[in-house]
Amino acid sequence: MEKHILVALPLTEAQRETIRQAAPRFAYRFTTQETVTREEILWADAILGNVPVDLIRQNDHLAWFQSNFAGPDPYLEPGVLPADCLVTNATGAYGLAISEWMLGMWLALAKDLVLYRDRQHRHEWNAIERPVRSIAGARVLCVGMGDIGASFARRAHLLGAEVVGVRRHAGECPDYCLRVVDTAHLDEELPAADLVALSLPGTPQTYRMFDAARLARCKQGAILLNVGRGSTVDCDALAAAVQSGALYGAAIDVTDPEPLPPDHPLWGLDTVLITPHISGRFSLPRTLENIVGIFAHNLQRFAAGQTLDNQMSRTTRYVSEDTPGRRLTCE
Ligand SMILES: NC(=O)C1=CN([C@@H]2O[C@H](COP(=O)(O)OP(=O)(O)OC[C@H]3O[C@@H](n4cnc5c(N)ncnc54)[C@H](O)[C@@H]3O)[C@@H](O)[C@H]2O)C=CC1
Ligand SMILES: O=C(O)C(=O)[C@H](O)COP(=O)(O)O
Repeated sequence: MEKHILVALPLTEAQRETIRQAAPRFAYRFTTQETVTREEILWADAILGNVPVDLIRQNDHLAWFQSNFAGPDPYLEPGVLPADCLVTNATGAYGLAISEWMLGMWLALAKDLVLYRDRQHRHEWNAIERPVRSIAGARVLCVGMGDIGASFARRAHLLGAEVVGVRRHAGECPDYCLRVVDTAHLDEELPAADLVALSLPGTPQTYRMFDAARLARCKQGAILLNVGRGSTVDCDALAAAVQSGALYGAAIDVTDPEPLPPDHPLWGLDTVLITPHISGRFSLPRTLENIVGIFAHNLQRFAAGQTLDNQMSRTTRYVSEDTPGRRLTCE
């Protein structure tokens, strides 16, 4: 039976053709999130792309929503999509882009580049007289070991770091980790970590996982990275921990709330780097290519009546590593 497929992403003609070829019998409309209309959304049986929530909730026959996010949080809220609508996420698409952001931020902080940039602006030729941190030999704690966390863990290991992973359920230990533990062991691992790298989904279990008490368990002078969801870290407590020197600094791409309010103390701290939720953007063309790949793969399965990969549970709000058919990484 012919289905109506709406694609709301800025794709090249070649990418559109990849999608059409995945299910040639279906009818397609290609648009973008900025230009999509209510009529197009109501026409669709399946949608790729995060179209406006207030419009998608008006489509009561939607069979499948493929988000271009790994964390399509607003679409999982009750009443947004029909109860039987399949929801798939884009986990697997972001590892490369975001792990490179993480490496860049880690180096900028560990090597004091961020402080030298400030001195440069003041035309100051002045060395910072204290030992500089090394990546090699550093202990890295990757909290979240899915597509993004594992991608960063592999890169950190290649640079000589010792990597420990934390996952919801411990699972197997890959060869680039010393060990992988579950959340119950997080507090034991924190005091040894020079770098704490968070790539967690926003779920009830991860909400404020890094509050003042947990930040206080971090090693004196540690660096914290957050690329998952802002809700996992208490930003006020993070600012206090950096201000007091308990943590050396932090780099955050996600905050709670977003945008971070203009008067928030984190903005003014020398060793805090803030980017506006851009670490995974399509400005790295591979990210968009990966999303098209995930969608085309699933579209073929949709046409054949098969189970889709990367299917989200509306209760756990992420695709467990243990789910059969989960696409761990596009790298
Ligand atoms: N800053 C950005 O632009 C982006 C942010 N994200 C965010 O990053 C999150 C992670 O993305 P992926 O790595 O693709 O997802 P993923 O599903 O591959 O990995 C999630 C990891 O978090 C772990 N986890 C989940 N709940 C946990 C808990 N309670 N305790 C300990 N570990 C827990 C899982 O075991 C898994 O290892 C997404 O859910 C999304 O919210 C994703 C893409 C872009
Ligand atoms: O995938 C997710 O989850 C994200 O947070 C997005 O990748 C963020 O994407 P942009 O809004 O920066 O395009």
